[in-house]
Order: sequence, then C-alpha cells, then structure tokens
Amino acid sequence: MNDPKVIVALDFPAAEAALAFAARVSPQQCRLKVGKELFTAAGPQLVEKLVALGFDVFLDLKFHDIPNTTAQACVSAAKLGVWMVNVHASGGRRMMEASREALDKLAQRPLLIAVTVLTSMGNADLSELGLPAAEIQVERLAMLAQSAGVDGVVCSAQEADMLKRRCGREFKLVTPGIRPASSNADDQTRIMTPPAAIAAGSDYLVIGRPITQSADPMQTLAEINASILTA
Ligand SMILES: O=C(O)c1cc(=O)[nH]c(=O)n1[C@@H]1O[C@H](COP(=O)(O)O)[C@@H](O)[C@H]1O
Repeated sequence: MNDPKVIVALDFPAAEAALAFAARVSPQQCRLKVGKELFTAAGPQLVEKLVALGFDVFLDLKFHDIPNTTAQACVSAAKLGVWMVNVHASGGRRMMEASREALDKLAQRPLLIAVTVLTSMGNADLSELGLPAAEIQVERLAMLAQSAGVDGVVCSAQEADMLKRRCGREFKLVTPGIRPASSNADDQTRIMTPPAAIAAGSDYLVIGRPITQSADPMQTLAEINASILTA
C-alpha cells in the first residue's frame, strides 16, 4: 500500500510507547498522528524521530489563537518536517489565511487542515453552544476554510459525502470517529466504520483506540487495511 489511508492516533502518555508502536509498523501500512497528550509529554524531539523513521506525521495540535500566533505555530510545526498540521476553522478566515500565507513562504510545507466540528460533538452539544446541527455547521466551516485557502478539513465521515459534493474531490477530508463494527464508540458521537467512511469519500481515517488498545494492534490494523481495500 503506497498511499495508506489510516492515520494511527498515537495517544500515548510517553515517547517509549509511541516508539514501540512505530517499531512494529511500516510507513506503507499507516501514517502516524501525534496529538496533545503525546506532544505535551514527549515534545518536538519525538516528532522528529518519527519523521526520521520515514513516517508521514500528522501533528494534531489544533491551533486556535490570533492570526499571527497561529501562523507562527504552523511554521514551527512545519520545521519539524511533518506532513500535516491543523488549526480550528472556528478561529476564522483571517487566522486560516495567515497560516496558509506563512506556510507558503517555506520551501516545503505540510498540508494545512482545518477542524470543523469535533467528532465527539452531537447535535445536543452544539445546540447548547447556540450552534446549528452538525451537518450545517460543518458545511459552513468547511466552505469558509476552503475559501481561506486550506487544503482540507477534519470532519466526521457522516459529512464526507456532502463535503465532497460541495468542495470537490481535491479538498482533503480527514475523518476521526472511525469505529469498526465490533468496537466501542468511547467518547465519539458522529462515528462510521472504515469501509463506509471510504465509500462516503474520506481521504484519511484517523483511528486511535480501536487499534492502539486492541489485544493485537497489528492484526487490527491489517484487518482495517484489508477492509478498506475492497470498499
Ligand atoms: O483532529 C483530530 O485528529 C480529531 C478531530 C476530531 O474531530 N475528533 C477526533 O477524535 N480527533 C482526534 O482523533 C483521534 C481519535 O481517536 P480514537 O477515538 O481513539 O479513535 C484522537 O486523537 C482525537 O484527538
């Protein structure tokens, strides 16, 4: 597999566990995501080690701040050699445009992705925030993100079909909240199985606990990869 669709979320408390996982998989089988838990514990050195092992690394720090701070944080992330970085679309147009412009000045830049509505959020959670239903809010933020020049969005696979039609095939859809039929939802709300997500138009599936907490993580990853080859 030369273009792995699965991005494994390395939500571990320390570098050792993440490196032990990385030692058992190859960049042909999956990409790797470093998020807030692992980055806060292990820092940029761990990210650089994973990049040096040949993995495409998604640095998922979901930046959300004023335009200058967010843009410079994206530049710092890019300097680690990562493949993908993300910001919150709800930070607004000027924040996303500043991030894109700052990255464009680099010789090599990562994909810039905007988070729309977290996959843990359901319509009741959104209503409490005074926001419309997930599908409407995701569409609105994705259209804004696209017009601000980002490469794609994080959304749930439940919105993938709608967004591929609205934003076109080239606009990348990165979808967490992926659960094989046999897995628990955990704290995720807008979920979908791996083959259904690919069929709906997801470009990349972010999967953490169903793989990392499985009794046999390598077998689970192999089964998921096999299930989406035929999707
Ligand atoms: O940006 C993300 O990666 C992200 C966005 C989102 O809306 N929902 C979401 O779950 N994530 C991340 O995707 C991963 C999902 O992990 P699992 O629920 O264990 O599969 C976690 O590392 C989350 O931080």
